[in-house]
Amino acid sequence: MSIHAAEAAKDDASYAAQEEAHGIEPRRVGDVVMEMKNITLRFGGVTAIKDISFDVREHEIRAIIGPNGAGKSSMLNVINGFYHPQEGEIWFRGEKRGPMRPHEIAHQGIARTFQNIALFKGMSTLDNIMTGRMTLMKSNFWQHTFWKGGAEREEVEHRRRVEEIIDFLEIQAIRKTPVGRLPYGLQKRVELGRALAAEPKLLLLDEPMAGMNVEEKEDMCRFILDVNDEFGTTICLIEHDMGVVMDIADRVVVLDYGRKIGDGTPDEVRSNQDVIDAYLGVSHD
Ligand SMILES: Nc1ncnc2c1ncn2[C@@H]1O[C@H](COP(=O)(O)OP(=O)(O)OP(=O)(O)O)[C@@H](O)[C@H]1O
Repeated sequence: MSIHAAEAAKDDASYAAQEEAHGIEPRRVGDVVMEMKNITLRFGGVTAIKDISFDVREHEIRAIIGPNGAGKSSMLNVINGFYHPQEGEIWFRGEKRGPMRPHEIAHQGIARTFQNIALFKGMSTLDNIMTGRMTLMKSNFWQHTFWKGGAEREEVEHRRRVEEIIDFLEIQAIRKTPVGRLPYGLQKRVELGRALAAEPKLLLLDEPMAGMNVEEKEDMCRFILDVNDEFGTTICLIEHDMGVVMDIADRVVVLDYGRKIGDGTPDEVRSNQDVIDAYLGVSHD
């Protein structure tokens, strides 16, 4: 058995043990779907990410945490192709990824939400979520003109999937409302809907609870867990709210000053002295 396979088997055993201890059904966490290997990202003289490696396994909820400026957003931006690291390799679904632009990465099945909501404020909830289907649309302007029947059938199917998402996220009442008029928490939910509309294999969530009140956070947690559970979507999220992260993540990677200082289950990370120091602001020599 290779070292990698042995470590994976060990992880499997620890997942199973934790679940058994809590009397819950085993989760379907599977093989490695994404692997970041020795990633280094610099902006001029600033090293935002320094030689970081971690993996994401199928069906898991993987969190990236760390104090301000730790490199979390930079890492998410590397995963979805906004930033290109100077060093390191990214492997997705068994293949090494070359330099790609965000839309190509979206076509590979990676969707994301943003820290500052990025919706079309004047458009309705339904139309915003529909934009998430763009990467899946086969017909273009010419096909709409000359292949009317097929294009219409495709459109009906897209609308059906969007309506399913609207039901799933319990936002039927606001389906026609321009999103700019919605409270913050609901806008975040619509953004999640738009990302889900792309039927991602890997869903990246950039601070999904930021700026939310307690009730909105509880709702968002429930939807993230349901997406993971019911759709089997693999999720990688950045979040400042430690309580939320520890509650919903299967594994957590901790960054500080662009370096990885912890990686493991919430319990392992919670008891890691480097992580405790980083969050208490212990100075670095
Ligand atoms: N586009 C950029 N140009 C120059 N420096 C950048 C850029 N983006 C990030 N940085 C720097 O890289 C480092 C990591 O920033 P990053 O935003 O990734 O951290 P973060 O953990 O997401 O922080 P926060 O929690 O405050 O959002 C910081 O020193 C930041 O100033």
